[in-house]
Amino acid sequence: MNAKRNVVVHPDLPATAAAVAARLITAVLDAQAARGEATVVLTGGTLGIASLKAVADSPALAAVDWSRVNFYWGDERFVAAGSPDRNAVQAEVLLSVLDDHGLDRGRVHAMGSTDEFNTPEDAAAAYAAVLAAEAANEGGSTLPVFDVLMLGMGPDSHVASLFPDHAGAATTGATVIGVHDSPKPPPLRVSLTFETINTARAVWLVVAGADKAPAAAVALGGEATRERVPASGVHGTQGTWWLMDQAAAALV
Ligand SMILES: O=C(O)[C@H](O)[C@@H](O)[C@H](O)[C@H](O)COP(=O)(O)O
Repeated sequence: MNAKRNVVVHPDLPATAAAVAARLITAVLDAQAARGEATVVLTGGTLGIASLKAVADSPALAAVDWSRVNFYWGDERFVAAGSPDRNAVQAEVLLSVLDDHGLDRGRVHAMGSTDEFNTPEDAAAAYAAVLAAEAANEGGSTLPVFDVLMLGMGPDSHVASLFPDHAGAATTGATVIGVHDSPKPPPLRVSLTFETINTARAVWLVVAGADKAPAAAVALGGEATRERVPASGVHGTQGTWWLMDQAAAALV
């Protein structure tokens, strides 16, 4: 089940963002050619957002039919809808550009905010329902098929909002969870679970910076548990790609 793991190293963060963008555009084109539409799960984080900016700046942008792309998020900060802390707000660096390229906002599925929900658990339940409804449209049960699911990684090896030795990293039997006491601010979050992430066809870990090097080495070392080292526990059904800069890959 642990399909092929690939490590691709680029010189620095800007080069990695550009390469992720090129890869994402190609993956969307390939998915649309095969199935008519493409489904992408976005991440927050420095490189994740830089990669979206690189897509927005790419001359290949116009090659894609953006009206047939579905967007979801791997995690979200549970704050006000308009907060610049929101991954969905930061993703506007791309989404607002795609509006001029046919983006169907009905296919953009952001996680809920404090404007609409009282607790992260309420937002998680609502997002689980959105996922299930979209899955039903596709003829599935609880989850849509994710062609590409992107994740950043923290220096502590967290992915999405699954933190080492936190309840979320040990959760089973749920597709989306509320997270409290996140070690990375803000403290309240919503996250996909391992079970959900690991249904994706391709999981891409986008990782840059020397502060990530020790965690990347441990996660790729093959000995860690996912509860202790969350980045070690994510994989795509068709493959897992670590898309890194040299600084993050220094100890791999
Ligand atoms: O919302 C978030 O905080 C995230 O989605 C988180 O999982 C992030 O991707 C990593 O912490 C990497 O972030 P950096 O690239 O900024 O270190």
